[in-house]
Amino acid sequence: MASNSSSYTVIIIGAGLSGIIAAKTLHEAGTQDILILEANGRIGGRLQTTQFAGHTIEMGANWLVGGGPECSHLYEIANQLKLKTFFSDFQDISSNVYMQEGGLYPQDVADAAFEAAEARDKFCNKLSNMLSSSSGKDGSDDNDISISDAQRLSEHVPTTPLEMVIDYFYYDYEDSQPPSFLDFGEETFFVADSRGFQSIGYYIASQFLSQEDGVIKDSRLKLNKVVKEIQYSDEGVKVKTEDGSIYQAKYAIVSVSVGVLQSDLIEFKPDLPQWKRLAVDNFQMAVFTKIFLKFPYKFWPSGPGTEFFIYAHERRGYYPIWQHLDNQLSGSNILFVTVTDEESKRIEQQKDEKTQEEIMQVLRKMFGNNIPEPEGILVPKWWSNKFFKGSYSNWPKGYSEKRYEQLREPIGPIYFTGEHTNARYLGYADAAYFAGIDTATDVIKCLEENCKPRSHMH
Ligand SMILES: Cc1cc2nc3c(=O)[nH]c(=O)nc-3n(C[C@H](O)[C@H](O)[C@H](O)COP(=O)(O)OP(=O)(O)OC[C@H]3O[C@@H](n4cnc5c(N)ncnc54)[C@H](O)[C@@H]3O)c2cc1C
Repeated sequence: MASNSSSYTVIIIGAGLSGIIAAKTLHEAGTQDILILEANGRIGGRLQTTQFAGHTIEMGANWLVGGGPECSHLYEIANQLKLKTFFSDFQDISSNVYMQEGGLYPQDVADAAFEAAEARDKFCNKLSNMLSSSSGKDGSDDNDISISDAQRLSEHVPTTPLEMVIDYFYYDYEDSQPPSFLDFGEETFFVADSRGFQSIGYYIASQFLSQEDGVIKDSRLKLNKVVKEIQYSDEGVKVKTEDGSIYQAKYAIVSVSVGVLQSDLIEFKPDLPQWKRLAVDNFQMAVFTKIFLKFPYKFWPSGPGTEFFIYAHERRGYYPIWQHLDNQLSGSNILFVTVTDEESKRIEQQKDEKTQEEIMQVLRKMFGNNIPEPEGILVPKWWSNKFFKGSYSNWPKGYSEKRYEQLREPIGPIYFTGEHTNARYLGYADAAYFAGIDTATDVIKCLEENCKPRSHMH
């Protein structure tokens, strides 16, 4: 490919955590001739801090994982930056489970339901471990089993509103974590700091991109550049953006979410091979939505053991998990409720006023008819946003190890990174962090060995 002024060694598409850390890794290894193209007007991607009702809140990633034998790098950075974090204590949650028509479940009833859920969870994990250890190494997926299948085998399928919401709390909300995650610990720390979770991304970026008055100003980072086409051959890549610019490089690192890869936002020329398309299309993008509400005054229980509360409804996942921010943002009178997947999608498609109405009906059931109307509502729309198409990836049932390798596999000069490419911490910001380093390391190795871009056909 002919070289011109817009020719680089590596173009990184996306300036989320994985793209930023990939660029930093390349820079520090001596490959400084790089270009980062980011569709949004800011870096950080799914680390997104915003102002709501005069307070700083997180639309995206909120929790850091810690307390284990190893310290996560992100947690370490947060400590270095002295970001304010708050231990999320779910210990007393069984005291705060509300019935569909109002009133709390008696403590012994809720405790018994939590104990049954714990036993079910143990059974399902045991079954899943047994099946995976007996599965062949050929990538066959015959022995994979979903949580709900395992529950059917355990003959304890959650059916009552109470059982369903606790089940939801275990799986949909907490997200079943792979056991390997335990090296960072099982404790979660909620970031509530005026600089926000996204300051971790800015901190990493500021270590290699130049700044003016604390603002990143480096010609190698271009914001508001929506990549629409990537042409590739053994010679390199030609990247086109929606504003008509064309950039060339030896390699591209694509860090967009698997949800974006599933959409037609970026056209690959030639088309990605069929095996790659299958690997991308069959992976899953989950949706996790925190809906924030600001009230003129507080009407929910406050004090130790009240931070998290649960609403049980016959419709599984209907405004189920609640958190007040009295500890983090004292006096803010902000509550948020978490919904996921199908409910998130439904809510994203309706007007926020309608969502507010539904939420107020739920809150009136829990706290009575005399509660005030909210002064503000914020409904993040991760699924409809064409630059994200969801919140984080999930390994679907039946998706084999072999297919996962194909998801990460480079195509010629195009390398793929992002949280979805790191199985160990899949979905978490930690996954994006390690994925960025790993992918850049692969590219560096290739540059050093002057290797021909790979273009396997599987
Ligand atoms: C609501 C929510 C809650 C979460 N909670 C947690 C949590 O508590 N703890 C945790 O560890 N993780 C959490 N996560 C996950 C975590 O935020 C992600 O795993 C991580 O930030 C992903 O980083 P990434 O670099 O892989 O992708 P991204 O952040 O998506 O970066 C990709 C970048 O590519 C850009 N882009 C997309 N299309 C184009 C294009 N065509 N051209 C140019 N640029 C493009 C995007 O704008 C984006 O900036 C949460 C995520 C969400 C959304």
